[in-house]
This record gives sequence, structure tokens and C-alpha cells, in this order.
Amino acid sequence: MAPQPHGPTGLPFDDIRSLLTSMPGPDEAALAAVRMREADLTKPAGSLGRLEQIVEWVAAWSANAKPRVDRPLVAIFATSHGVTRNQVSAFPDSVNRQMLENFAAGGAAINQICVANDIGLKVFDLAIDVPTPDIATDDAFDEAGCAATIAFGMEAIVGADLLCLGEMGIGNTTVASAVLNGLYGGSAEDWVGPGTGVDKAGLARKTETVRQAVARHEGHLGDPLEVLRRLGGREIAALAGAIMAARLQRIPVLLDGFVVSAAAAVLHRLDPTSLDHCLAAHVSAEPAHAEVLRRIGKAPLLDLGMRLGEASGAALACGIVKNALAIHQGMATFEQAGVSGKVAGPH
Ligand SMILES: Cc1cc2ncn([C@H]3O[C@H](COP(=O)(O)O)[C@@H](O)[C@H]3O)c2cc1C
Ligand SMILES: O=C(O)c1cccnc1
Repeated sequence: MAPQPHGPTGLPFDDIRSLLTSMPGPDEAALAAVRMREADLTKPAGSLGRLEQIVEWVAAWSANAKPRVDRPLVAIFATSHGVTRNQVSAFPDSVNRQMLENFAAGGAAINQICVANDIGLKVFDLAIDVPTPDIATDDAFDEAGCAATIAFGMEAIVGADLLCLGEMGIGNTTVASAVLNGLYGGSAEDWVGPGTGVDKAGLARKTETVRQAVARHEGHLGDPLEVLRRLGGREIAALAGAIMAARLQRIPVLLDGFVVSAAAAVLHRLDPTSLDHCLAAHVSAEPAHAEVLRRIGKAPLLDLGMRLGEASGAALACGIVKNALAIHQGMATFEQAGVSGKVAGPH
């Protein structure tokens, strides 16, 4: 069959929409099996708090009655943004390529977290030397380019049993704020924060940039994929694809901070069940992140005042997931250990 042209009104966004309607749900048998075992373990019911729900979550979304995480993966999508010409970051664009080299040399924060928690690391270079257009004045993508970048993110994900998603891209907190403002409305101030640490004047430039970008597209922001196409960036599009690919491959996902949450929010606006296989690893110090988490209905596992990105919060939370699973698999049952169960009647 001849390849189909991707016009602005036809495929491929429709392909993405239809894929979202055919995502697998939770595995109820695996869920029931871990709940049954959980009740027999030598501890008061519920005493491990959210760790118990984490085990259920891994079982349900990996479709495994004996859930394990042996091959966790951090995937970082890295790119650059034309919006930085508005001086919206405390750091220059040159940091993008330099950080790619730092990731490869093992010198970044995420490298150390991966070593400490035995997590694989893959960094995907999304044309790091070619910035996307400045969203204050141009669309980030055409439809074919946006869909192709989502597809790139989908194809990037193979062979993991837990996925920690992160990003690198100077200026991307501005882009994330624009996407979130486009999706959820309100004013630019509601969604903008210091990112890498801009000063008051920098924050004012960020706010004005987001305001301009969103105002340019008024009347076209009803479709979340159009918000992504007009106001997004390559890492945000690829992250959306990666979240979808993980669902199709039954890989549970740990979402990182503010920037990753913008990709998640696009999917959530398309279909609120599309993030059911995802947990929010942490709440970033970027002020609007807590509101995004509220909107996508996720309570963060960690609140450490982090605001780095790079999947750093997600990779830390991977350690908690591994601990939860080790406890569940390794503990003795009341019967095995000869420990008395809860006494009947009121106490
Ligand atoms: C050395 C360095 C390492 C980083 N690792 C992640 N980020 C984070 O900061 C950037 C977003 O913030 P803004 O929108 O203010 O530019 C992204 O690259 C993000 O991943 C970094 C930033 C820097 C400077
Ligand atoms: O929370 C994040 O994702 C974040 C915050 C600041 C800078 N870069 C990323």
C-alpha cells in the first residue's frame, strides 16, 4: 500500500486517538492473587501503607501474580527549544549537548541514582542541536512531525519491567507551563515557576512568553493533541508516546516531575484512564506541579523539594517500588512462621 499523506485534518493524530481507545486494563487475576497473599503475611493488615498498594499496582499493570522488577529502566528524552531566545532559563542552550555528554560519562545526578538503585539508563537525543520553533511566535510542530515524535517515544520503550521517565531540555519548564495553561486554562502566572532558578525578571519574561504563546492559539486548544502540537516540544511528545507504549507492553510507569507531568496531562485530557498504569514518583518544587498532580488524580510518593528533572525523582521512587516488592515476595505467612493471627472479636 502506498504511504498515506499526513494532512492537518487526517491521520496520524487519529491513529493516536484510536490507539488510546484500545489500551489494556488492569489484570484482575494478578491483583486478586497479591491481595490474597498480602492478607496472609506476618504483619497487621494495612500496616505497610502505600507499599501494599504499590505491589498491587505492579501486579495489575504488569499482569503478574508474583510481581517483580528485575530490569527497571530510566528513559530520558533530550532536546532543545527555540523559546529560550526569550531568556526564560537561568542556563544557556549549550547545556543540552554538554549534559548529554555528562550522562554518557556518568557525571549527572541521574547516573548516581541509577547506580545506587541498579537501574538501566537510556538517553534519547531528539535532534538536540536543532531547537523546535519558539512557541511564542510559531507552532512547535506540524501534525506529521508531532505524531512522528510521539511514535519515536513509543518505539524507544522495549525490554523493561518498570519505566522511569525523564527529560533534559533547557527552557522546557516554559514549554511545559504553556502546555498546561493550554490544557487547563487559567492565567500564565498559575503555571509558571522558577525552573532552573530564574530571578524575578526572568519569571516575568517566562510568564509573558507563556501568555503570548497561549493567546496565539486561542480557539484551537480544545483538542489536547493540538495543544501538544502548537505549544509542546519534542521531549514532551516523545514522553507521551513512551507512556502509551508502556501501557501496551504492560510496563508500569513512574512519572517524574513538572515537565513529565505536562506530557501525562495531554494523555489524561484525551482519556482519563490512560494514566492508570502510572504513579507520580514525587512532587517537584516547581510550584504548579502539585496542581497538575491534583488534576491528573495522582498522589506523589515522595516530596523531597527536588526540582531537577532527568527522571531523578522517578528513579528514587523505583527504589521504594523494589522494596515494596521484596517485602511482599520475601515475607513469611502467619502459617509458615507460626505467628498467631489477629484474634476474633472486639479489641
Ligand atoms: C546543568 C543542568 C542539568 C539539568 N538536568 C535537568 N535539568 C532541568 O532543567 C531544565 C529545565 O529548566 P528551565 O526551563 O529553567 O531551563 C531541563 O533541562 C530540565 O531537565 C537541568 C538543568 C541544568 C542547568
Ligand atoms: O520538576 C521538573 O520536572 C523540573 C523542575 C525544574 C527544572 N527542570 C525540571
